[in-house]
Amino acid sequence: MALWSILKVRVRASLRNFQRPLTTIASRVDERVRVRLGEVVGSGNVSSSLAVREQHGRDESFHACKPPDVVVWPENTAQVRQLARICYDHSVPMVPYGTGTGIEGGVVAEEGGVCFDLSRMTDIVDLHEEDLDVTVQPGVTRVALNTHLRHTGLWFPVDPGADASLCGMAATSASGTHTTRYGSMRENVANLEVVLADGRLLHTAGEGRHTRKTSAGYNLTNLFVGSEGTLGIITSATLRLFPQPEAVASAVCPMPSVTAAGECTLQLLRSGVPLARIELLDDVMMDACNRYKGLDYAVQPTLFLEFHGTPASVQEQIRTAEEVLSGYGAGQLRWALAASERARLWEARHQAYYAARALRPGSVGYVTDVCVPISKLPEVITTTKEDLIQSRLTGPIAGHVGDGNFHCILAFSEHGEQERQRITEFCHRLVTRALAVGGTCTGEHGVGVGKRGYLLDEVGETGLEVMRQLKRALDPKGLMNPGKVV
Ligand SMILES: Cc1cc2c(cc1C)N(C[C@H](O)[C@H](O)[C@H](O)COP(=O)(O)OP(=O)(O)OC[C@H]1O[C@@H](n3cnc4c(N)ncnc43)[C@H](O)[C@@H]1O)c1[nH]c(=O)[nH]c(=O)c1N2
Ligand SMILES: CC(C)C(=O)C(=O)O
Ligand SMILES: [Mn+2]
Repeated sequence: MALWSILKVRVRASLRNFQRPLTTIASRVDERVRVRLGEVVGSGNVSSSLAVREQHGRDESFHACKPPDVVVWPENTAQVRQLARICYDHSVPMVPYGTGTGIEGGVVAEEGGVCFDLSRMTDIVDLHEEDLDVTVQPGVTRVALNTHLRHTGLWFPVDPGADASLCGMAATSASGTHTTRYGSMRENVANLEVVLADGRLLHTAGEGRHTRKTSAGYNLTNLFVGSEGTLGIITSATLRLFPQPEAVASAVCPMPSVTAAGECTLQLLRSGVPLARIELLDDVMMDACNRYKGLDYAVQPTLFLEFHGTPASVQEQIRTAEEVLSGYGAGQLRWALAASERARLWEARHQAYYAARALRPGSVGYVTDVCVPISKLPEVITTTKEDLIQSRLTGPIAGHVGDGNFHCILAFSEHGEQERQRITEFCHRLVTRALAVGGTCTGEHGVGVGKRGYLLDEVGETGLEVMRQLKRALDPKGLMNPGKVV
């Protein structure tokens, strides 16, 4: 059987395995429900216009748009609770929406229903500077929070390329270029306020609690981190903050090959240098970024590095890093020390997705997201690069290599069926390769609709069944973002 057919059979089988919860979902939001929703939020905060629904039925990925029946913009938690209760009573699906920058089709309304656009809940509720934490509503984005914090000497380091909502980032368990040093959303969320499917309000670590650690019972916070809107609607998140580093130095370092870059990364991590950032862009991605941003970096596999600390400790980190880099054939480091230069450098890295797509104007992007144990990174990234060449695919690579996580960004035309098939087969081989060495199909983008077929292989039958039991316990009618994750 051709790989394509095997894939289709596997995905179908995995979907069949999903046991529908107790009640059948209502396929449409009828007029009665629409009126009740409008009574809660007011007529300016509800829309059934096709343009608005289409805008909310897709994210930044290639996954096909499926619009919700209605979009609502609640302005506070009490409204979210009332809206959820109406949906629950009428068995209508609910899809939470942050900023729509997701990459795995998480906001696609698979079964229609009501999209909860949370962008009008923009309060930074509680800033505890002395405790290094803050509580934000779901419309607050990472850039908005850091702008607010600028004069406090604190910052929040998790930085996906997009200016995503912080609660959306919690919902997808997002990470970014600082994760090697500061952790991902998993490590940096201390508490969540969640509206459950039936309108009940849950504080995952207890109301008003914001400790650095807790042993009090099951870790409900981390159950909701990465739940992708399938267990409830996050209406606030309490996040850990960090002191802004006194000294910062960034550098761009050309490497002879992706293999050398991967091996060098491992050695840098083992050397104990507390790298704040270490990212790899391969030659194709460097070329794409140069073109997209008008830059003139060498078209070679390149490590982007950053060091944080006191001026003296940064100097020491740089000395050790330079010794390690020279052992792997690194070229001349190009330093960015001024804040504006550093911002330009990291902006280019954060825009890699759009730079890759710009190689083929009018294309859509298929992004892979495997993450492997760091010792396996050089081998997996090398084999993947060879596979891309053999498959005649252009798939620039951008990797959060300090975490063993990398992306191939495959820009393709929505009309090229054969190319799409080659891409699907390539992605399948890549995930299989990652799983075989103890890795995961998704390091940070989530399962959404794109990775559902791999969850069984990754977590096993018991793992998947326990996830489904949890889902049924919290969402017995199967109304929360149906068709995603499990
Ligand atoms: C250019 C670029 C670059 C990157 C990325 C995107 C783009 C366009 N991303 C992906 C994306 O930014 C990331 O997944 C965000 O966490 C998504 O946040 P949104 O607010 O946009 O969620 P969005 O609205 O897209 O929703 C995503 C999922 O979360 C759910 N959700 C959203 N808000 C919720 C809430 N309040 N309560 C419950 N569920 C909610 C949705 O239902 C959906 O399932 C990424 N990611 C990453 O981890 N690392 C990276 O490096 C990058 N880089
Ligand atoms: C490819 C995008 C989505 C990303 O995650 C990144 O640039 O790290
Ligand atoms: Mn990424």
